[in-house]
Amino acid sequence: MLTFDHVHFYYKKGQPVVEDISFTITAGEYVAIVGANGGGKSTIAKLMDGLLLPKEGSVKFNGLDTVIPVDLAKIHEQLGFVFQNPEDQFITTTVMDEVLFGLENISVPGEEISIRLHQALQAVQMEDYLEAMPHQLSGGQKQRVAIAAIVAMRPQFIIFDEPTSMLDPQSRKQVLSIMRELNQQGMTIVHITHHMEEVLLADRVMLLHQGHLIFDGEPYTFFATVPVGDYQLELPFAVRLYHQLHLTTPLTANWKEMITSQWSTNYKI
Ligand SMILES: Nc1ncnc2c1ncn2[C@@H]1O[C@H](COP(=O)(O)OP(=O)(O)OP(=O)(O)O)[C@@H](O)[C@H]1O
Repeated sequence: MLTFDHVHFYYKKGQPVVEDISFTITAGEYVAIVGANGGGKSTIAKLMDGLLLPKEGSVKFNGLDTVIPVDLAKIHEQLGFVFQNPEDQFITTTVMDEVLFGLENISVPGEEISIRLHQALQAVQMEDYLEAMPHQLSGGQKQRVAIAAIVAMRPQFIIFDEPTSMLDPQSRKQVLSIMRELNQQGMTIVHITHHMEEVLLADRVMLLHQGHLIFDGEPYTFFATVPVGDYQLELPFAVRLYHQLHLTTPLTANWKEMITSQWSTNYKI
């Protein structure tokens, strides 16, 4: 469980970036975080991971506080972070070493290392690239290796900061389906995204705007009640189509199922 309790943050005093934000994410949830540029999404992700520390309030993961160094080390055993640009994450010269690096860092025993290495690369369909140089892979392959390096460490919780923004549609589909699969296996997912279609994969959506949490709830309620244009966002294609067809069914859970299944079919997720 991850808890933000009245969190405030600024980079420069007098210029708040996160203002009095509180929420709890429970185990197994898939949470999308959306908002216009500069809304504070990446800052929130870094506060979750302890890369940034709150100026006021607290961020706790399973009761461990990010401001306490021993707690933070324990948090990092359970919480992983996948960056927008996988190159920011790479530190070795082969795909195999990239995955092994994290495993050795957390002292996984020798016999288990090899099992985890192969399982993680198999999960992202990159097991044929053990000796490849990460920097020479395609954008989608790089992102999948970055995910494998995190998944191998078996965290309970992974934050993905715009993981598909640099990918072509095919690679995007692959990465989204890996994320969904990880969630179905029980991993908690936080997914920061600019693609409003991707919100339909989530159980819950948070809208951040100018450092405030404007909405926190189910995607179908979000699309039915929030004037997303006011926040420089667009409705997903399936929802716009629904409105254009002048469908009269009330926006209920059935509506959620309808657009989710339509989207899933379109994108074969
Ligand atoms: N290292 C930094 N130093 C100073 N200001 C920063 C720093 N990082 C971000 N900011 C500012 O904090 C605010 C929130 O930025 P943040 O990157 O969290 O937003 P975001 O919602 O992730 O934006 P984007 O969608 O563009 O990635 C912005 O005004 C940004 O300019």
